[in-house]
Amino acid sequence: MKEKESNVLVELNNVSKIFKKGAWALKKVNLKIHRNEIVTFLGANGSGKSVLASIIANNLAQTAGFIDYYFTQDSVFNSVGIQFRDQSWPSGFITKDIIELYKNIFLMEDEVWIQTLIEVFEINAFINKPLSKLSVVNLQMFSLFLAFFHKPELVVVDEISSSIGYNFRTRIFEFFESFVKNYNGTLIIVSPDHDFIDQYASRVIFLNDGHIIDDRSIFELEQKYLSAANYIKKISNEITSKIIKPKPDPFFKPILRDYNLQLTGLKKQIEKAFEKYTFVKESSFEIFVENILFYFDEIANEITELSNQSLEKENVINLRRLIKSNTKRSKVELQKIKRFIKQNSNFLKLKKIEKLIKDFIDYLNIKVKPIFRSNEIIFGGKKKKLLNINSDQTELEKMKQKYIRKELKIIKMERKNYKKFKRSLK
Ligand SMILES: Nc1ncnc2c1ncn2[C@@H]1O[C@H](COP(=O)(O)OP(=O)(O)OP(=O)(O)O)[C@@H](O)[C@H]1O
Repeated sequence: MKEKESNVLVELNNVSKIFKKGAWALKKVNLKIHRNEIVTFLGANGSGKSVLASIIANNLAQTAGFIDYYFTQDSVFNSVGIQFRDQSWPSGFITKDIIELYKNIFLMEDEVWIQTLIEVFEINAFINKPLSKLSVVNLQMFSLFLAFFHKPELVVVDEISSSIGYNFRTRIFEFFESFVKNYNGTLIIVSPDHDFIDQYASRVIFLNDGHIIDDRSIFELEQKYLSAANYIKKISNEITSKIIKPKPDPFFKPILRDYNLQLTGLKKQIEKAFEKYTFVKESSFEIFVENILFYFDEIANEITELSNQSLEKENVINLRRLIKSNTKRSKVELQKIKRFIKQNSNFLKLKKIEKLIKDFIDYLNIKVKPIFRSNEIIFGGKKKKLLNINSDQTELEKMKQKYIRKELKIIKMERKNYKKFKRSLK
């Protein structure tokens, strides 16, 4: 573990990106990139891959959260190379002029390295041509060439054209591999093709709607999914099935209902206090509270998501992990709140919020966590052993049916009450 930690090259903590038009492109991403990894970012269009890659490459500022770089030299500019997707050069620049310019900017004197890059990316084919006249593929090759030019420690590749020939591609991919193995490099590649993942990648990170929804080594990928193509298909199917099945499973409805009731209650009280004590606005206190609410919301989302999947052991284990880690994170934020109140006496008026949050954490620990304890679900006072994937689920189905019936009763009662209420208004 220690060994791995000391190998961290970039670390992201709670990194979010919100664009001006309100697009929340990245949602509190926590991620560690280790030295010598070949990391691939996967996900549908608009899932946040390029934004995450640009933020890691220090080419785009995050809206919130922190990034720590552990490069061997101080300058991030010198340590990162980025291949831009959009390539446009003003007219009048010849390829070789820009190479000369880069030599001066980075004081690059390693001619052998430059020659290697020229050969890998076939730069000689257009070295005397104006950049504004280059084809899309040639521009992309030049952009890759420039990304590696100054022998950075980390290279971020946003796109590799699928229209280049097999041999050329293989040469580039082998160069990537040698960059990692022989030059102590680290690579992040956005949406590479399946073959690349199978043959060269060491890790896959799958994004959906600004969240990292899966992060695994290529070894784990092969063990579970056999190939990248299969993995992408399965994960994408899981995402779509959740989208087209938005109704929560009745088994989880009471759990969800209770959780949301508690959370809404907490939020209302916080909102009221914040309205009363306007000095809270934009204080660290507000941020700590917002972070905690985010962790609580995340649990609500996960319970909702779980209720849209089958009740499988693996899904429940994930939820359990999330509850555990978010309770821990909330406690850390709560400690910060305590310290903050101690140091800022006017916030003593908000001591009540500290208590409310503490109570909610207790609720998580005492009521919510035990429902998903170990390999059994305890709900309504009954224990039920969780089933492994594909095993016989009839027992569980029966139990679910029982809850559906209960739920229907509640709905009927609610309807009755509503009708009564309407009549009383007449
Ligand atoms: N400059 C910008 N201004 C506003 N919204 C943006 C901007 N750049 C990205 N976004 C939004 O952020 C979200 C994530 O975009 P991003 O480009 O990271 O997606 P992606 O996963 O790389 O998709 P693709 O595979 O299509 O490139 C999208 O909703 C996108 O519309």
